[in-house]
Amino acid sequence: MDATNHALVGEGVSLSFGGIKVLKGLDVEFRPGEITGLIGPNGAGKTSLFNCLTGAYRPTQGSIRYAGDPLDGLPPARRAEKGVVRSFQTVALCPDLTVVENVMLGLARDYHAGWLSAFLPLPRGRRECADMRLRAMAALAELGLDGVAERYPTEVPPGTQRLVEIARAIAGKPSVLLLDEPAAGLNNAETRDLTRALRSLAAPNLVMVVVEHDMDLVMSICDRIYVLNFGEFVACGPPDVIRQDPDVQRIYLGTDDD
Ligand SMILES: Nc1ncnc2c1ncn2[C@@H]1O[C@H](COP(=O)(O)OP(=O)(O)OP(=O)(O)O)[C@@H](O)[C@H]1O
Repeated sequence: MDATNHALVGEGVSLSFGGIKVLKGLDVEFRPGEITGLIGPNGAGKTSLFNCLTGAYRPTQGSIRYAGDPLDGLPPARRAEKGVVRSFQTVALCPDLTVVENVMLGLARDYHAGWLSAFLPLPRGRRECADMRLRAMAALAELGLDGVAERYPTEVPPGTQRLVEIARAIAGKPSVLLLDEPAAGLNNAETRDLTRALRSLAAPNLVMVVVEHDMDLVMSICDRIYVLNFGEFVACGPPDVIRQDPDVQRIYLGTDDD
């Protein structure tokens, strides 16, 4: 795979709220086969950039492309059709559906009869339902969750719920997986499980982007890290380089008054 051709690329991405520039002409490249971290202090612009990538926000200026195709103006659902999917910072599982049914929701767009009719007693619906269930089970197995497939979300711990969300995001075999603070609210053991699970998902044809405050997680899974501060990148490189970067140290030691 040509990493340049299948990258998620932002060029000159700017975003303003009421005249205040929160992203200042960012050039960024997220490559397949890599896990790329997006870090920075509170208010740096991480979520804003993430939302521009998902389509939740429209950049004031600049362009976002995947595999050379512009994504500008496409809402999140259309981006998902192109294989650009995201996970959410707060767990958003449907409590009345089992774990496997929640993961099946992530596949609905691939089926012509639609998710609801897949549950109706019609031949086509039954076939689609069986196929969806197989694919959902495969995604759960990839994350070691097949044992909780028939449980309800409230019956499993928060760390498992977070992994179920990720299973829902990967069930449709995305090309780009955008993870918004996947470790938020998890304890140390759950974060360790998550770290292992994310590492195991890395694949040559998958672009993975992780916005995260947990530095241990970011440093241990990312191949490259972009560091944002006040809407601008102050550093980009592999974890070892980022750890030693004087600007990054200054920002994280809290002596940055600019
Ligand atoms: N919808 C909005 N309206 C106005 N200002 C916003 C909006 N969303 C974000 N901002 C501002 O944009 C700046 C960047 O915010 P953003 O949430 O992107 O930062 P962040 O790096 O994700 O921070 P955190 O780590 O605290 O989530 C902040 O000054 C924030 O107040």
